[in-house]
Amino acid sequence: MAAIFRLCKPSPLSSSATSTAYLRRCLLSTTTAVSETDARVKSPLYPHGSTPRRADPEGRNVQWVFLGCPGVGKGTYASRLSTLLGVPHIATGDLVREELSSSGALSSQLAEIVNQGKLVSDEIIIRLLSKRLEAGEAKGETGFILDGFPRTIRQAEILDDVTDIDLVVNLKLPENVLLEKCLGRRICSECGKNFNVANINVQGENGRPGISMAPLPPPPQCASKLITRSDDTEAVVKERFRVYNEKSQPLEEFYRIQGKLLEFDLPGGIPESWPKLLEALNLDEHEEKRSAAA
Ligand SMILES: Nc1ncnc2c1ncn2[C@@H]1O[C@H](COP(=O)(O)OP(=O)(O)O)[C@@H](O)[C@H]1O
Repeated sequence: MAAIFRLCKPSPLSSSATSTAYLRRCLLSTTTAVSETDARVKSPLYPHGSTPRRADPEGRNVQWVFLGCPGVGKGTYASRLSTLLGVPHIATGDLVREELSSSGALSSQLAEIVNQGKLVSDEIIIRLLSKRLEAGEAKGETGFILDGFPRTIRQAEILDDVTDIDLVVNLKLPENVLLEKCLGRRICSECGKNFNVANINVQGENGRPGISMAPLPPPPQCASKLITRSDDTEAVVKERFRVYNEKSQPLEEFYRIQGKLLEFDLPGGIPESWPKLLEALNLDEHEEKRSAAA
């Protein structure tokens, strides 16, 4: 695990700026090149080098990616780690939902795609991500934890073309648990925090331990403002699993070959999983020091 820690370079107190504006320009220029150049679209292994890579500042903050099926808890753990490491948690699903709730021209186009459980086009998602990176740059953000991006090999290649990803955390849970979690998910329409009404108790199979997860109830101020995501219906969740297995699961092998993949089987809910995840990331001492200093 120490090797992973060295790989991740977590330096939350680093002040050196990661140029996300530069990353934004590279992302945009790469995606334009991909959509305009047929040969590159057809060949997933188009040559690197046509887009200038972002210079990697000394001691920059972490650049991590979270992979995992819908409902696995990418948002929960990415958000906790972002607080711990002092980097922004950027979830492309949140960017899509923000756009959906606006009256922008994209909104109705996106609603149709999302409510069918399909993926938004690479061009649109990169445009949204680039805008978010630029806004972060203006606020002085450095590093990132990406949640929900990349979701296709093409997105991963575009990202690899423009910057270095240090670590990819692949969160895993059995599919029957994931379904219960998605159907139990509730969101506060005011603060945007996620809660869950499901009380999960799944027996272990084939020698694997069972999984129990207590509900995650909202605090009183959110209780009357809970909404369910329009894509968290059983039919749409199952379609999202199918799309994940087809388009996103190949990313595991993509990053495994690069030696960046950390597989993590969640043992249960947050109380059991969080300390174990910190241990797997070699960040347990980091959190102890931080808690002691608080
Ligand atoms: N990187 C991406 N590429 C394409 N579509 C995306 C991407 N990220 C999010 N989306 C769209 O936003 C929806 C919601 O994303 P997210 O909140 O990450 O959901 P999930 O719970 O399925 O992981 C997805 O079903 C998809 O339509």
